[in-house]
Amino acid sequence: MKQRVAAIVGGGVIGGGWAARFLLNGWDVRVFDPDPQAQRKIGEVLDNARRSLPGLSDAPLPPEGRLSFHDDLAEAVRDAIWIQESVPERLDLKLKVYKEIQGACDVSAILGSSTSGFKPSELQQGSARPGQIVVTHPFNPVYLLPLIELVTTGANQAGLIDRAQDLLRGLGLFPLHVKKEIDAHIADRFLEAVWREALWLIRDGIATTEEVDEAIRMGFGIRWAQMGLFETYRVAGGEAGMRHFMAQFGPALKWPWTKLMDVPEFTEDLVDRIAEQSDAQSGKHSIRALERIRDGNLVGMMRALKARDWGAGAVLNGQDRRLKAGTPLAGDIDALEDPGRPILTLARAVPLDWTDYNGHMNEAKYLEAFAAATDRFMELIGCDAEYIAGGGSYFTAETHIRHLDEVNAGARIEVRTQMLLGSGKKLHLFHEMHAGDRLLATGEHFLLHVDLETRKPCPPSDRIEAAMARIAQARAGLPLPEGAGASIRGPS
Ligand SMILES: NC(=O)C1=CN([C@@H]2O[C@H](COP(=O)(O)OP(=O)(O)OC[C@H]3O[C@@H](n4cnc5c(N)ncnc54)[C@H](O)[C@@H]3O)[C@@H](O)[C@H]2O)C=CC1
Ligand SMILES: C[N+](C)(C)CC(=O)CC(=O)[O-]
Repeated sequence: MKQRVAAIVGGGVIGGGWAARFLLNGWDVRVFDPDPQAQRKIGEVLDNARRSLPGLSDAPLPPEGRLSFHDDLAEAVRDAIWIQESVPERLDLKLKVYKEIQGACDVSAILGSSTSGFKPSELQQGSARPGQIVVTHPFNPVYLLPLIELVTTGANQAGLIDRAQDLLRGLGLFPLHVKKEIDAHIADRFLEAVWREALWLIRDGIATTEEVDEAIRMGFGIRWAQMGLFETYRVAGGEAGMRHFMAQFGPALKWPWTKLMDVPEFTEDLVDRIAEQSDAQSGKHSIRALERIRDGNLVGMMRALKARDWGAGAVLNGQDRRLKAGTPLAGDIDALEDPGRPILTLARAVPLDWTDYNGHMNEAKYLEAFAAATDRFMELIGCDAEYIAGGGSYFTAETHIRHLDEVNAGARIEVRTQMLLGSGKKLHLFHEMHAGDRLLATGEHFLLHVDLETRKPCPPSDRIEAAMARIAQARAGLPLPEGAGASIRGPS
């Protein structure tokens, strides 16, 4: 496939996040931003993205693309198939920039705007090719959060909208197609409502910035991350559901509890109060450090949702399936070139939540990685989800791990597996974990095939037996790998 090129026009907070999202998904990225600090700032955002995004996947991301900075806008956008505009939120500036972009870019390129509030029809006005311009509104940090509000108008053809959605999905994003344009799209209307309310609470001396944040993150913030608003309230209606919930809490909307219609005046006193409270609350951390704290928390929460295949986690699982398709990490034993050679059973980056107080991958996570490699090996020989649902599986009876070298968050690791014995109910595996050419660990595991009903060992299916025999035959005569059969030396 031809190398994909994205142009980032405006490389601040959001443009930097887009640059990281494209680069880490294998695209070449060309940046145009007149700010002399843009290169440094994007470099710092990229460092944070590299330690957090790759580990969100249980499959390896493609090799990173090339990043270049350009003084000339036309040069940056010329070969790009996607141009993402993230200049400051001023309509006159955005319209001027589109004119320059469209004078130089390919007519088939997609021109997405990160605008938080402008409607696409406002961005398309006066353009010779309005159909090329769409709103693709992201959420900070763009390299971790999947939602993109894709807002279109009648000027955008169905083919372009489909292509935009496909390309966004390929970047691991979740395009939400907003078909009827409105100021601030969907999500920013909620954010603004909460923001207004919070400003009043502070202006009226009811809460501090810290108390507002606690009220969100200790309760409904966690709830919203996994079910949104309506599903959450449906559950809150109890057995009587949504109708009961609306009957009970509907009247309160008219009292009203909120001051949503007004905005407090940004007096010097209010701005000072918020800035001082915010300094007292979070000033001990630099912005980059806060970003790292935020990223670690987001990765942990999103990986928890992944394990439950729910919400943003289901989006990540879909991306993993796309990344694994056609690689040795998918398919059965027939897809292997040589079943006698160590078989690739795991390839991924070390997730942030696998690291510990020593700053490297925690010992328990070596077992987690080897367990995933064992699961993949089982799948390869035919012990897949369908087989397990039918009542047969493997239980691990013994494990021996050697920790030989350390590895940090974001680093790519691979596990290759050799079957030392696979016959009847017995399965003896030897895993080697590498980061590049460094051997990090070995894991030796003895498993027994079991009947899930009786919970007792029993022979596997003929298909599994045949797959194991094929691997055993291909390995016949090969020496045992170094370290196999080792045990901990007794006290000297
Ligand atoms: N900050 C946020 O939380 C979010 C912002 N957005 C939207 O993203 C856009 C950018 O916002 P931020 O990244 O926050 O702003 P920012 O101020 O961090 O970055 C804007 C960048 O644009 C550059 N720039 C200015 N004029 C330019 C020009 N003519 N050509 C190229 N680059 C130029 C600036 O040097 C700066 O680096 C806005 O439309 C905003 O509404 C969207 C989602 C979230
Ligand atoms: C504050 N904001 C309107 C710029 C926020 C957004 O547009 C989305 C986000 O990341 O919160």
